[in-house]
Amino acid sequence: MTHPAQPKASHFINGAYVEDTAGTPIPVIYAATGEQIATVYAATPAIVEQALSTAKAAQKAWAKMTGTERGRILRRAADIMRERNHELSVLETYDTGKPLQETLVADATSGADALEYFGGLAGSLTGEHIPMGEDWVYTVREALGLCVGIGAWNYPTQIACWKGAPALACGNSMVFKPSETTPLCALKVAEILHEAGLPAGLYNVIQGMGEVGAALVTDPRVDKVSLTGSVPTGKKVYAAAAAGMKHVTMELGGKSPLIIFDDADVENAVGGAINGNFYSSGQVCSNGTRVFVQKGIKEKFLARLAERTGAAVLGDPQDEATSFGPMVTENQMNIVLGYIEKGKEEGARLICGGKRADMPGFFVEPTVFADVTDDMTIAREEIFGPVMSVLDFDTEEEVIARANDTEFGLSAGVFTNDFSRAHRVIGQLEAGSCFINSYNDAPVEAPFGGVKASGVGRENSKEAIKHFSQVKSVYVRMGDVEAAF
Ligand SMILES: NC(=O)C1=CN([C@@H]2O[C@H](COP(=O)(O)OP(=O)(O)OC[C@H]3O[C@@H](n4cnc5c(N)ncnc54)[C@H](O)[C@@H]3O)[C@@H](O)[C@H]2O)C=CC1
Repeated sequence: MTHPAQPKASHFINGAYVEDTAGTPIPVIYAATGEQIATVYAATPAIVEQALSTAKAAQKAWAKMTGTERGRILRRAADIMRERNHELSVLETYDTGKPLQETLVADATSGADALEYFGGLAGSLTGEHIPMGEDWVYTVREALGLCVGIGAWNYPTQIACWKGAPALACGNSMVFKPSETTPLCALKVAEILHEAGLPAGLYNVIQGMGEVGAALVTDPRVDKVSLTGSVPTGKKVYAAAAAGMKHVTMELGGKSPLIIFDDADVENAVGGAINGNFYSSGQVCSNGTRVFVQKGIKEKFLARLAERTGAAVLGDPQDEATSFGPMVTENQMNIVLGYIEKGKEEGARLICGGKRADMPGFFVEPTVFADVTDDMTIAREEIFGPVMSVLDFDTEEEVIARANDTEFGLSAGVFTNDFSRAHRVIGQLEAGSCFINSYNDAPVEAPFGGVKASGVGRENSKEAIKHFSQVKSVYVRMGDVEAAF
């Protein structure tokens, strides 16, 4: 019997599902059981061509509609997503293995927030009037044209919407390629957008591995590329986009610091460290995986952290009582287990977890290492799994220097009850998305993105509008033209 997660076809192009079984088959494996639940096929060159040519053809008429008309369609899509939240959350759980307890509140709902927010902004995208004496300049905020979105596997619905919503609000079209690991959810986003009235061709979804992504990025018809992925992929995609002088947004990896001072509220600091390391089984780019704890509070912090981590409920992700799911794939599980072994070998002190869970599926226990030093592999490399490194520190000056000693710069957090210190420290941390007495909040109203190797550009908020549009300026002369001859 066909599994309910099996989509009607692999691709969604020009307002309809499209299949081409000549492409490489991509199995969809449910991470909680290891069973294959669906198959899609990578886009063939003919599918890539259909996706690009229909998106290119549809864009001009879309950009000519008023922002209010475009926004109405996006807001209708947001309403449909909210009505279908349960069904979409179940699918997100099949796609990623993340527990339903999380997907019910963080995926389709976050996607709907983006559609609603950018739908609301679409009618307000105006230019400026710049007086020049008798003359004047006016500016027009114009669409970029055809945009490509490429997604990672940890938030397939959210990424499809965080890229699609601002692109469409600004009058662009989009071809979106989800990660080959989680190909299911973006198809639903496309289906819902079209049900809400989006004209055909404006949001196409095609499947495939890196080669399909590369074919999209290098196509001369494409004006902008927005990637969520790892730093090595980001470097390749950024270089390919630069060769065609295309706009980019790069949302890449991190190894973010979370700094806990002696005067912090211990329960809140432990809560922040849990949210910043174990949500989505640690598969979150902004995670605060280097937890710097001031020496005075260290043992108290570790004791409560171990107790509360012991309360994680591992189990069937479709059961709402489960609070901790598996790694997305067997491969990702093995990568994470490899890092845990490195941590043990290099002398970190294991506080809890530290192995594969004794159950079916790709579960790794939530793991905490203490006495981690800056040079250890687990403190330097992005693990993308539930492995928290706790490092000790003495002074504010010391911890700021150590927190910044990384190629990454996505996020950073500070827990302290001294608010002048909180702002002083955050002001010196090299990171794009920061938190004071909190961790990992990502509302659509706030800009999200990194500095240094963690990325270029920002998603969400009014900032995203700047990255999906460009400004035309028009000088208007009222008098005669003076010329030298
Ligand atoms: N900053 C952010 O917003 C986020 C960043 N990430 C990062 O994503 C990574 C995990 O996701 P993965 O899917 O493993 O990343 P990945 O870098 O392996 O793949 C990302 C996407 O790029 C595509 N791709 C690969 N090579 C390509 C090429 N040459 N040209 C065009 N496209 C290509 C893949 O098919 C996939 O769709 C982590 O490093 C994580 O930190 C994940 C979520 C959010």
